[in-house]
Amino acid sequence: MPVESIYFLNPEDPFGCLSNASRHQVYIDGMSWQTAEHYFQTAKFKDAKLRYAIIRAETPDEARRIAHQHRRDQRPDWHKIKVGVMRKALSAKARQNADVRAVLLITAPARLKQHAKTGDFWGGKKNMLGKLWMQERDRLGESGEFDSLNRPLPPPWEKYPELHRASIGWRMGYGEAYMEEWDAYFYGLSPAGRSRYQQIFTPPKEWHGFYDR
Ligand SMILES: Nc1c(N[C@@H]2O[C@H](COP(=O)(O)O)[C@@H](O)[C@H]2O)[nH]c(=O)[nH]c1=O
Repeated sequence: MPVESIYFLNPEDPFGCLSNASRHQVYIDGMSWQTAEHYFQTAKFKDAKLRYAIIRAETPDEARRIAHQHRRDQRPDWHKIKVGVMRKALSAKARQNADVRAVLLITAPARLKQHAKTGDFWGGKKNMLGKLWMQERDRLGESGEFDSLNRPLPPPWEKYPELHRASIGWRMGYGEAYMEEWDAYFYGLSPAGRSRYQQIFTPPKEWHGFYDR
């Protein structure tokens, strides 16, 4: 089964909560930040006044704009520390916001990609933001539902393609045993997990309607 890719960029898109500009507060280094973007852009500078202006920026785009305007005053080691800063931002965001965490976990096992219009570092070829999110997803999902979705039990048509849907084999022998195991797995997932599973494993024509039985 090819692994699909999920793209994110704008906060209002599906999976938009993976964007740093989404309206989720993060609490890091003893204070609350309006968005992950506010935290990330502020971390570029040591100057207190400039940091304050970015912290107070009305929108994440405004925070980014101010930071870009002062690019020349960035701390000299910024490029060495920026990945660590971003990792900290994403981790706090997912751990402190249940909705973000739920969305992140149900993306498994898809590859996450930032659909950047500009720049090849956070998005594009390097896709560092997507990679950091996948690492965070792995850390959060070491147990529980993520694991079930990361190593999903294949649907019956993938497990035993030799048995057609109406086959008696599903009512006796190995087909029956597998169907029971599969039911227990599938109905043990949360509603969000089940809908994710159905997206990953769309039934072939012969098995159309299988999930609605
Ligand atoms: N490339 C890209 C975005 N990249 C975002 O900009 C932030 C870091 O970039 P920088 O300020 O250059 O260090 C970070 O949150 C990254 O996800 N955002 C967008 O709206 N559109 C784009 O095309």
